[in-house]
Amino acid sequence: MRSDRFDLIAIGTGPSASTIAKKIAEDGKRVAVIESREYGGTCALRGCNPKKVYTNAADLLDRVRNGQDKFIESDELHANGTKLLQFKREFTDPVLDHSEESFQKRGIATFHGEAAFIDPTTVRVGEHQLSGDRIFIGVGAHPRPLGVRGDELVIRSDEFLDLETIPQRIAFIGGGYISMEFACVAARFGSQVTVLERGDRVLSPFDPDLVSQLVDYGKLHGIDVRPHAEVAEISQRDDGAFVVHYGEPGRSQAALEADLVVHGAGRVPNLGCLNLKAGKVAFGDDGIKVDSLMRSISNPVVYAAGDCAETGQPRLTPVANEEARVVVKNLFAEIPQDRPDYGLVPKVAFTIPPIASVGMSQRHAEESHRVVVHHQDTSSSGSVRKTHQPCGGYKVLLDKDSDRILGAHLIGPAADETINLFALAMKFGLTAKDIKSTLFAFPTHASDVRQML
Ligand SMILES: Cc1cc2nc3c(=O)[nH]c(=O)nc-3n(C[C@H](O)[C@H](O)[C@H](O)COP(=O)(O)OP(=O)(O)OC[C@H]3O[C@@H](n4cnc5c(N)ncnc54)[C@H](O)[C@@H]3O)c2cc1C
Ligand SMILES: NC(=O)c1ccc[n+]([C@@H]2O[C@H](COP(=O)([O-])OP(=O)(O)OC[C@H]3O[C@@H](n4cnc5c(N)ncnc54)[C@H](O)[C@@H]3O)[C@@H](O)[C@H]2O)c1
Repeated sequence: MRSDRFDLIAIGTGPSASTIAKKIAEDGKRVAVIESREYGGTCALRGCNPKKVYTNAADLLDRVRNGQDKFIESDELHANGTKLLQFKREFTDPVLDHSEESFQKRGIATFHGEAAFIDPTTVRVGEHQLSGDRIFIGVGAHPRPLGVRGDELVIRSDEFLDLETIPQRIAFIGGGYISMEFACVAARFGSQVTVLERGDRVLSPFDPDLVSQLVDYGKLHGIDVRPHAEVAEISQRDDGAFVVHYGEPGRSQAALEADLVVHGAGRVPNLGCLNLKAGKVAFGDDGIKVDSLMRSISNPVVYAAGDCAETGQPRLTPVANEEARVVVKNLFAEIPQDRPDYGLVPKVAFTIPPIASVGMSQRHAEESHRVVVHHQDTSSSGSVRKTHQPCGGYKVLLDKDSDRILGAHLIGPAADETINLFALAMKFGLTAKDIKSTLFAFPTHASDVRQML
């Protein structure tokens, strides 16, 4: 066993750990990084960025197909999954090739393997025993075990993003971000898609009326969404087809045949191998227990952030980045005092079309404020139809007393971009009148915001 000592040991190389390791090394500290898989983390290699290559491609197919009715005169339009996979690798291969080097260039020592605590200031990785004045845990999350028979037959999002061809019949377990984004992709590649959601609706973080529009638009493209469908078992027949048994718990079960079954049933923190008890690091099912400074509540040498920390925030990259900013400030401060400023975290599901949300839901707003609701289905409006994607809508919630925005919910072309204007306006307390008095370039989706208020 070889031993070494560092000012900081960072576990993981996702957005949280890599920012922290690099910034702390820039301050002249001795830093080590440990990664159990490829260097680069989920967002860059298996999450946000490669996923967006797929959803952009599906968006393009959707618009071109809709344009075929109008002005595009080619009858033959084939999407090639193998070529799309190659295109995705144009974005992930450079991360695989250069990520570790980017740490080493900054003088950071890099290690491969699963880190596990030996005691409160020491971790082991392979044959190395590393002690740290500080230890940062940014190990992310993995798909929640389904706990049903046949769990091992289900592929995870990592494997979906590595498929050479997209099979004909696909069942998605769960109706959250991953299933709904991938369902939209698979359907535009010609698959028949079924989404099995145990709750009463899919995409629960988003406005129910706008989600209904998305589900209706998806239905036209071969996406069958089944609520009250908890998956109870997956089996495989001799001919290779899978059978998914589902239904409301305690009621009779239905069965669905599929060529592929994909996990989209939520993710849980990657804490299994860390031996946190030996490190005196308190944790629960939702992650490592941290205080408002992002420091372990039980071991003051340890900090955690991102998907593996229990903060009550959505598990998203901007959240991990904000927490990393705070950890950088606090790690070696004489009196750590920085706290994350999450503000209002905008959320986007990159479905076709995208759906987005920031601030309060209608129900939440109406419980606490006098609310003016501006709600419209804009699918037949000019600015939506011109994009060849006739599905759009908004619901904006205004406080009757202050004229400020309490919540904004959008679906349609560019909803993923436009939501950021609302986030900015809400963060700085702009009133509907302020926004309406601003000139926006026309015709743009941003200029539609004035009509939403
Ligand atoms: C398919 C998919 C799509 C997504 N799309 C979006 C999106 O569009 N927008 C968005 O904001 N968020 C998205 N997310 C979520 C986003 O990827 C995460 O919130 C973000 O990556 C969290 O960063 P992190 O630093 O906490 O951990 P991660 O990026 O998960 O990195 C953790 C790293 O730690 C490593 N590790 C784990 N255990 C150990 C160990 N014991 N020892 C050493 N290393 C270890 C892992 O291999 C991994 O590389 C998506 C996630 C998925 C799965
Ligand atoms: N665009 C984005 O920002 C984006 C995209 C992908 C992933 N993510 C992140 O990754 C996380 C994980 O994504 P996800 O889609 O796996 O989870 P999710 O939490 O978004 O959705 C999981 C869904 O699965 C359902 N479910 C759970 N068990 C089930 C079962 N046995 N049968 C049927 N339904 C079941 C749940 O009711 C829920 O609706 C997200 O919460 C988010 O933090 C974000």
